[in-house]
Amino acid sequence: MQDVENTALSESDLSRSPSLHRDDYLRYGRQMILEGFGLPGQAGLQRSSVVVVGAGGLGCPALQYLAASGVGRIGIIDHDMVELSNLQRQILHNESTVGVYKAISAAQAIQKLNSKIQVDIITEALHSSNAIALLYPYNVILDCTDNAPTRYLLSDTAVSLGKPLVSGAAQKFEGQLSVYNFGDNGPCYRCIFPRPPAMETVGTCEETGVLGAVTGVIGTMQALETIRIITGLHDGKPTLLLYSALTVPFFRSVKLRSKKPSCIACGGDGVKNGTIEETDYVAFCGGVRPNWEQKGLSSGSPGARIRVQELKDMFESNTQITLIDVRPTIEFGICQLSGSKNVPLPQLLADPNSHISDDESGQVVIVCRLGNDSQIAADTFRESKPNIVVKDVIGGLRAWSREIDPLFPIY
Ligand SMILES: Nc1ncnc2c1ncn2[C@@H]1O[C@H](COP(=O)(O)OP(=O)(O)OP(=O)(O)O)[C@@H](O)[C@H]1O
Ligand SMILES: [Zn+2]
Repeated sequence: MQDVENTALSESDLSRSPSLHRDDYLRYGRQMILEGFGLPGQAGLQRSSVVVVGAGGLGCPALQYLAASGVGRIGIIDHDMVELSNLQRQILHNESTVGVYKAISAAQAIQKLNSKIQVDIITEALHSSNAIALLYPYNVILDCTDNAPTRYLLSDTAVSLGKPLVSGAAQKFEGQLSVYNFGDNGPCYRCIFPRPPAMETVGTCEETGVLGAVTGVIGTMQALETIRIITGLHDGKPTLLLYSALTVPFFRSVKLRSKKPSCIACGGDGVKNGTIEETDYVAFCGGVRPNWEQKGLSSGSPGARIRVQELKDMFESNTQITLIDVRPTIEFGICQLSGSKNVPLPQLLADPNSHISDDESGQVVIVCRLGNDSQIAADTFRESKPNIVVKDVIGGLRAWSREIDPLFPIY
């Protein structure tokens, strides 16, 4: 990665005499003729640098519009690789880049769209010890990630570096958008959300689902806010935009208050680089480990959990089991293991006793999609029926499909 001066865009940057190539007038002419944009706007974009953290559902559309609009330098940070289940919304990736780092796949796509711009590829996860160094070279930071620890880390780093943070989120049919640490006394993410959300109220797209076009709407708006900031078209009024694809009017916006003097990040003396490095953002967020920290970890009490191979062995040896699938009914209808019965988790938690009898002669095995809800269900059963052997399946049906039956149609 190239090391450049830390430059927040200033008035003089925008008014410096522009040096566009002849072709650029043709290429960007449709936006250059806009009132308030003009040649200075285009030259400002060309001189600016932007970093997109997360090249997933939000990052892809954001990157696409930033590259097309002529932002001179774009950094892409993502440690993850493209999977088939990403293609429904992560529109810069394609079938031939499954298995490739998302940062590389996205960079290839945007360089095809605009070969004139500089693209920096960073295939490592952003964490507290590298955030300052990785984000330092850029004028604007885009949060296109999907987990609370990274959101707080990005906000603190943006405050520490004095850069605007364009933050997006999308889940199910809904999305949110806000610009933090910008404008006259604009708040940071911590000013608005001083405490992380309760663990049980958050989930990734993998857990809750998301309509691809919803991430398209929010990611595109993140690009738009970034372009407004760079070109001086942003009024700097702190706002939280709420989008719901199923409710008219689709957009609502809430005026945000200014920076909080008591905020531990942007109030008082503010956050220090050293503080960021020492902070355990995952612990602060109640241990909601992002996917990249979960990989390879095993959880649950020893012996209480079984691997998919053990479940297969049970099937083959005709061991007597009661197999309970705790996914929502709509998901059970998509696919299920033969012989399993569906008891959605909320129903089970509401009344665990009515779903297994006291004289259950065999073992009870709980399964879900990824192996998280099944742990909760198994613990609940153990409490209510301590005499019955209850196990749950590590990695759930996803692991069954990956390790035992590749034809099992997991989503
Ligand atoms: N700390 C981080 N550093 C770099 N990239 C991150 C970090 N946290 C999250 N991301 C990336 O942000 C992106 C979020 O996008 P999105 O939720 O659409 O993708 P996903 O995690 O692949 O989806 P799914 O939840 O369906 O598996 C992911 O590509 C993820 O790797
Ligand atoms: Zn703050």
